[in-house]
Amino acid sequence: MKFTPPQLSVYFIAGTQDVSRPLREVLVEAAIGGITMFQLREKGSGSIQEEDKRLALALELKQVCHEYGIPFIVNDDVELALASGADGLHVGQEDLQAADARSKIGSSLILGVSAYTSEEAEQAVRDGADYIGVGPMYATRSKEDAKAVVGPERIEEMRRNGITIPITAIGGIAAEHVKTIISSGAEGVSVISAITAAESPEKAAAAFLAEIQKAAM
Ligand SMILES: Cc1ncsc1CCOP(=O)(O)O
Ligand SMILES: C=C1C=NC(C)=NC1=N
Ligand SMILES: [Mg+2]
Repeated sequence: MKFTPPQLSVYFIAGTQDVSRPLREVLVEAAIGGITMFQLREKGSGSIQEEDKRLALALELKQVCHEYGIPFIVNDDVELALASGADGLHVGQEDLQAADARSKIGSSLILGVSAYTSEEAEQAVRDGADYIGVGPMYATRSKEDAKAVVGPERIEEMRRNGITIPITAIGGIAAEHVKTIISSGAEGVSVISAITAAESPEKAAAAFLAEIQKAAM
């Protein structure tokens, strides 16, 4: 699936560790609500470690994504991305080097890279990233080793430094933050708990999409 920046608008990220019912159910509801991309991030305490179970989960969720016409991205695990036929891979600074990831997945898969500073952003561009994830924007409880909060100011700084690669903001984001984040220069927002912890993931996703559409006007 070809990468286009609008796919970054409402980027839902989750693993089984983030939900208390089948992740497939939550993903279907979020997709109905209007998410534009999904990342399977099966990581941290409570996540599935067995390779065969991870592959079965990835294949199940990829199928849902393709039923709703959205890209299916795998976090960190390049072997799982390739084995499951994912549309893309997202890597952090402490994971596989982005340049190595690009050479392993080839030119047609989407490559996302986490970038905390302008220097890391510039390196990600050189390494062939399609987009970068920047954060944490606000306090988050969904990533055990999150770095210090940088806020939307960090995105403004990257844009001031001439970084033009598509950016998704991440970390502690709620629907009411979208306007500020888009104004800072991001193409969209990445979200875990605002959707996984919502009474209705469908309504939560729809609220994010509505805020994105308002910010674009
Ligand atoms: C994966 C990741 N990277 C930076 S913060 C974060 C977690 C975001 O989760 P939430 O949207 O629940 O704060
Ligand atoms: C850490 C991350 C940062 N950004 C994105 C989009 N995904 C991640 N897993
Ligand atoms: Mg990572």
